[in-house]
Amino acid sequence: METFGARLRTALDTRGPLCAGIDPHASLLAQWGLDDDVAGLEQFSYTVVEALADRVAVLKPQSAFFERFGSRGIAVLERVVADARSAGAVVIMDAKRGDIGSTVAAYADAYLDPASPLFSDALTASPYLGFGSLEPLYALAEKNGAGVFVLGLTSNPEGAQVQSAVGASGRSVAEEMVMAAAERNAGASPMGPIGVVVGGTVATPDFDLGRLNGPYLVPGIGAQGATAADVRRIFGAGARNVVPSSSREILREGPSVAGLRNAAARTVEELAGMLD
Ligand SMILES: O=C(O)c1cc(=O)[nH]c(=O)n1[C@@H]1O[C@H](COP(=O)(O)O)[C@@H](O)[C@H]1O
Repeated sequence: METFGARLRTALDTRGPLCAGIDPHASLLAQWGLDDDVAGLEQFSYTVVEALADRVAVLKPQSAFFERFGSRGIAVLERVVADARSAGAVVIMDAKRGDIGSTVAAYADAYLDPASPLFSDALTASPYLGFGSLEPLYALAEKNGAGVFVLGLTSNPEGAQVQSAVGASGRSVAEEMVMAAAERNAGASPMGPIGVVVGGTVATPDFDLGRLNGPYLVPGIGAQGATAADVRRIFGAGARNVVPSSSREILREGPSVAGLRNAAARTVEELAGMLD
């Protein structure tokens, strides 16, 4: 079985360093001339998959925008995940799940068990009930060649209140998360399955990001103001295993398939130039 780390590495090497988010905001549906209903959601999401799934390394559907429409929205999400994966994209389900371990086991079944209709290559998760509370996600991801991205330093300004708090160890909460993930990834090649989210908008961390041996998901490129230069500022020029992510800035270029493709290609070019 190919590991998540191997699959992601190949996707980044062959398609370039970009994750495109699929965030069907009501305002974007309106901008695309679509109604804010399930038919609009379908049209929007399938167009993004058609435009990008065969060329962008990673697609990241934001579950909330599908949950908004109840079970019919989830049905659209299921098809988005399946179609994107069969076109060769690595799919990160952005649902930021987190709970006590016994409940997290059910989230693991929902997203990281190949028998589930929502099975994805990876899932975003919140470790703020404790890194260890997500253990069932790590275990099932490892078993099934999938991955987990835990929140480290999120792109929103409120995140620092929790994530930059310094504990008894003298380390910030975010550093503890990176260390805990690094421990799980130790020895894996080309990288382990436990990734960390570090927004492109954050102040340069004062701890070593280089020890993770896993992927970093870097949202905030474009609409939230982060640039390719920020990715370089935070991770350094030679950084590998960095997955910069942009949603609205690319999605605004729809509904034209060519517009979406051009926006993604432009973004990849900028990012690849900065990471070389
Ligand atoms: O996990 C994420 O992707 C994420 C983490 C984070 O720290 N900040 C963040 O904006 N995101 C997600 O990235 C998407 C926003 O992308 P933009 O539309 O490019 O700003 C949303 O789906 C957010 O939930």
